[in-house]
Amino acid sequence: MALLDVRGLCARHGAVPVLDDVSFHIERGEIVALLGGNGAGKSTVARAVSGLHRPSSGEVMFDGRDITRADPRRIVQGGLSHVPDGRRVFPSLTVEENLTLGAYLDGRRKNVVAQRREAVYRTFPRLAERRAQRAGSLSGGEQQMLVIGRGLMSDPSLLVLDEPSAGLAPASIAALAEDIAAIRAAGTAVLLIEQHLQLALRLADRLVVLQEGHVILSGSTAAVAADPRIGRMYFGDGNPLK
Ligand SMILES: Nc1ncnc2c1ncn2[C@@H]1O[C@H](COP(=O)(O)OP(=O)(O)OP(=O)(O)O)[C@@H](O)[C@H]1O
Repeated sequence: MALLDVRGLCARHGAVPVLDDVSFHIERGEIVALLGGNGAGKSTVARAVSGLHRPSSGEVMFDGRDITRADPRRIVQGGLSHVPDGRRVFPSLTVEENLTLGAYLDGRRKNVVAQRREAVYRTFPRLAERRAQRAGSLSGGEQQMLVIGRGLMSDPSLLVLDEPSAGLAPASIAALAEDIAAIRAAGTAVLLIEQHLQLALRLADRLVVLQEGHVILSGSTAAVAADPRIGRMYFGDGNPLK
């Protein structure tokens, strides 16, 4: 049984159809990248699986349960954590306070929260060094680490990352790739929403490509990358792996 199984998802913003019959799945411990241009519907998929956007039809199954219309807090508690795009930290709070907020649903279990924080600090030693610093003073790459770390504070089995590389310098993107690989190595599956094709190719086991709300391609990273349609989408021509 897949960890996440999205079946025939349709969604609208008002009267405008945004997703049409979107289906894909993620196995435990897998990285699946969801690719597509601006406005293709990627963030709407992320919001629909995490309960923030109510689909007009279709189903979202997570860990064997139907979460299509579940309360977003229940979805987090069930093990699905969503790190939205925009890299929003609480700038006047410290790194540690920002992390603690990621476990607000477990707020009374102080020991559990402290253990999870230490686990995040092991994954992101830079955050440990800056734990008492105000989040607003961090670099863009560090703020990205912080929002991902905050997403890990609910101890998810699936982390949904919406455009984590957006606006980062190449060195920060390289560090981000290592961080995401480490998160997967620790057993957490990742739905990686990206416009950065090379990052997706490097990390993902499988790719799903959205265009105007439709899945136009999906399969193993090697198979999708070799499809001429993706070469045309990103490079005008050719195979991005060559
Ligand atoms: N709150 C909203 N109200 C109305 N339309 C919206 C809303 N949010 C998104 N849309 C529209 O829905 C479509 C899909 O948007 P979505 O943000 O899911 O795409 P995306 O692939 O994540 O794009 P981007 O990479 O630009 O964030 C777009 O045409 C967008 O303009």
